[in-house]
Amino acid sequence: MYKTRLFIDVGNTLVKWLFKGEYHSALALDFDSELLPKADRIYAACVGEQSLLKGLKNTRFFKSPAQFQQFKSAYDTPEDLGVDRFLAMIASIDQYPNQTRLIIDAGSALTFDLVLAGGEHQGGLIMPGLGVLRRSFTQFSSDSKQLTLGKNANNTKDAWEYGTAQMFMSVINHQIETYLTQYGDLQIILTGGDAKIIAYRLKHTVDIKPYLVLDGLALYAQA
Ligand SMILES: Nc1ncnc2c1ncn2[C@@H]1O[C@H](COP(=O)(O)OP(=O)(O)OP(=O)(O)O)[C@@H](O)[C@H]1O
Ligand SMILES: CC(C)(CO)[C@@H](O)C(=O)NCCC(=O)O
Ligand SMILES: [K+]
Repeated sequence: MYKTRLFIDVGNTLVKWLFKGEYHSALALDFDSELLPKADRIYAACVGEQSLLKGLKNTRFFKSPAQFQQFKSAYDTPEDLGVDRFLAMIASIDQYPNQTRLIIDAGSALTFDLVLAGGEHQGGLIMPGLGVLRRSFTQFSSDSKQLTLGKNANNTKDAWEYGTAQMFMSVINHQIETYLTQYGDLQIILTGGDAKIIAYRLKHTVDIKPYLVLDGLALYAQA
């Protein structure tokens, strides 16, 4: 008998799910498990608030393993690696075989992970995401999603907005350059809620995969 399967990615800002081939999302703040469809089996990847999924039955939670198929973790303590990062990496191995991949997740946090053609994770970086960065200085706190570059401001609001835009985009472009120098040709894959607004300000072409973590979850649950 065919069993329905529901895949859930709980981040710090958004809860995303995959059901019958369709992707959905809701703000973690507004999320209620009543929003989810009924399924025979539920698979969850949670780096956010686990209590959001309380009350769900038949739910399996995953953590990052040391190894999975080609993937080999770079972490000294593999289960400390965010499961969303692990799942994004195995999805990238599946979707971009035999190439060095750089995965940039621009979500609540900004993460970089490098995976060699053979599946060896080279480690990564965690930085504040755009929202965290813009809220990091209480007096100037801003929820703006504008990314204005190459301009100097003549008022405080714009100075913070342009400054944080410059900081955020500079570091992403800089990391890409650094990895290209170190590893040569790279497949760059961009995911996370801010992927789209970043992509066209990058100096390199990238593939945007908003649901890479859910794709990885579906793969991992199948194995
Ligand atoms: N509908 C939306 N509601 C809120 N934020 C959104 C929305 N769409 C895009 N975003 C942006 O996406 C970012 C969150 O990204 P993402 O969806 O990757 O979060 P997350 O998975 O919860 O984060 P993380 O995995 O880093 O905890 C926010 O900073 C916000 O700018
Ligand atoms: C870095 C985040 C917040 C990105 O979603 C998540 O992957 C996480 O909480 N990771 C645990 C720490 C680590 O990956 O080393
Ligand atoms: K994420």
